[in-house]
Amino acid sequence: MALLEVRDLHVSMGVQEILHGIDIDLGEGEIVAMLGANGVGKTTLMRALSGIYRVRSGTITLAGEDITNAPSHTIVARGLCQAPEGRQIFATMSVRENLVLGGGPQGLARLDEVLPLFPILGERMGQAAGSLSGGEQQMLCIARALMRSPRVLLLDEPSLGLAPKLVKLIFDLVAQIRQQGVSILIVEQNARGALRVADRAAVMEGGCVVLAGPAAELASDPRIVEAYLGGHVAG
Ligand SMILES: Nc1ncnc2c1ncn2[C@@H]1O[C@H](COP(=O)(O)OP(=O)(O)OP(=O)(O)O)[C@@H](O)[C@H]1O
Repeated sequence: MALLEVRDLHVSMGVQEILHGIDIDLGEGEIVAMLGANGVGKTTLMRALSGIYRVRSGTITLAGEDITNAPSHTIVARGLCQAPEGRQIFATMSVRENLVLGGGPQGLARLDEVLPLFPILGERMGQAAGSLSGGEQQMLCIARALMRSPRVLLLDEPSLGLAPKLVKLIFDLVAQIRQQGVSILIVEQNARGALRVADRAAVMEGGCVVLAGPAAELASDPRIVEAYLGGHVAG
């Protein structure tokens, strides 16, 4: 059994169904990427997994426990944490306050374990989070999610709006986080970056998974190369 199993997930907003039966398996220590253009339902999927959006039917199982439609705080306590799209950091609070808040009951105790991955944040602990650069804010968002020692980390478009150098840094960081034993489900429009670090990937279109397989295979699949990699096979 995979660490995170999603089966036939349907999510609706009012009368409109947004996700039409999504299946995902995320194994222990794996990185799985969900790729897709704007509006295909990537953020809706992340929010449903985190208990923010209600699941109409289907199941989400984490380490053998059914977490479908559980309250978000319960899902976090079970070990699934999200770095949301748009970062959602507390702009007027300091970097330290953002991290300690993210740590919940573990508070300060986790700082020494999380900060070595983010040396730049260590230098900016007293600075208002809103005054960080875009890349630093994204790091803070990811670091805050790690403060709860998740088994599964959900990353919603972590590379969005960042310069190429920072995009590489963020994907390198994703690989490092996995090395620490965290399993990662990442949704991305940046297929090249995501396929570089992922073990397996799936392509979403119109609320469905239309293609799935090992990341290396998808990176050389002509349909992916044409639609998502600008006509060049990922290097
Ligand atoms: N709260 C909501 N109420 C109504 N419709 C919604 C809501 N949230 C999402 N949707 C709709 O669901 C569809 C999928 O949106 P979603 O944000 O999940 O896509 P996405 O793949 O994450 O796109 P992007 O990359 O632009 O963030 C869109 O048509 C969107 O308008």
